[in-house]
Amino acid sequence: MEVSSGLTRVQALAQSGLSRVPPQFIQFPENRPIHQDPRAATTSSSFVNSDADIPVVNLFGFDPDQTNSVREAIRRDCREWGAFHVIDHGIPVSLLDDIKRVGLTFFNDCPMSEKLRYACDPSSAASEGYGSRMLQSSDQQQNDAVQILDWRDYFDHHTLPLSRRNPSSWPNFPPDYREVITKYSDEMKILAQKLLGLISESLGLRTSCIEDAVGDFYQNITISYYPPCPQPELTLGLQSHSDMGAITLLIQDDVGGLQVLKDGDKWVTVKPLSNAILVLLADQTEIITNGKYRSCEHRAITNSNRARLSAATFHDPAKSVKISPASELLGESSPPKYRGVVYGDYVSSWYTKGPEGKRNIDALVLDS
Ligand SMILES: O=C(O)CCC(=O)C(=O)O
Ligand SMILES: [Fe+2]
Repeated sequence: MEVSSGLTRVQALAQSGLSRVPPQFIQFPENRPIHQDPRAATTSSSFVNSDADIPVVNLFGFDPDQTNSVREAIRRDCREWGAFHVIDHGIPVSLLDDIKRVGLTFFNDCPMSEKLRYACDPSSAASEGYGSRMLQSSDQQQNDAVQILDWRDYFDHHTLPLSRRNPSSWPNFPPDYREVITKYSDEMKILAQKLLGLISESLGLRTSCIEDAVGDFYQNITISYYPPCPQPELTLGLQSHSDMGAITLLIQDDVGGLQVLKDGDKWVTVKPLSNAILVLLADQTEIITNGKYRSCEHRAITNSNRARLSAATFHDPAKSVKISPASELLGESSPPKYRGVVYGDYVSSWYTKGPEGKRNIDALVLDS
């Protein structure tokens, strides 16, 4: 497959009118989504689909009079789900609409030749720009014979710290694209700080405990575009994983397709809730909280009718930061459950081995 060709993008592949997906996109049977009614489904996998609903936490605009009950709700949802919607979060609805609008305009209205001017560097992990997880060369095809590809294109923006933020490397179509991403980045940082504060307090920790452990945020915003797929029962938009960093804030359009894994065996679809923001706990928060809160495993499924768009904002430590369980949570009766890890090493292992659910964080668990 040629890197420079538009067909290295899933959107172009989908638009070429194919009725079956190329074999690289076909998931192993145990990883395929179950599209039937779960009560009627027979499946070779040990997972079932559940029609439970992800919890919703009203933040009451961070009104101090509501903090106790908000903290209590966050504590319960972090323990039971590692994920929850927040509403009355203080982010203007117009900004949530704007980021979806500029993302969709880029994917739908920019010619492929223009999009490819922003192509990310396929040889370096998490490079900024427009990409897809696609085969890059025949050599790699041989080495990665069993690599299965996501039915997704994306645009990854490096937004924080400011030294990494270079708006001229982002699209300028529509004309307010760069301004919207910049504003959204700043607002998401503030919300992530407030949420990590409440999450720390919900464990009886100092407000700044998790944020101090993470240090200055490395923030990336990834806009994902999932084209309609002719064989949704065989594919995934994004394979099952937990996010690597500390906390992810995600919004999606009204199509739906994000699923979170509950209790290790039930896939729960995150029904789109307008104007809500989904909070996903990521792996470093699991380590810092010594497993009191677990990161949320999630994936995206595809559908044959409508393209889907999401925007995920990741808040991660710098690569040089060492992450370990918070000392406040350790004692004679509560030993560390995770080995400390330099974040950059964690990221390298994630990209070398692949996420495969939560294998990377599981590798740090200490024997009890
Ligand atoms: O598209 C989605 O809803 C999920 C995106 C996601 O999980 C990711 O980019 O890490
Ligand atoms: Fe994710």
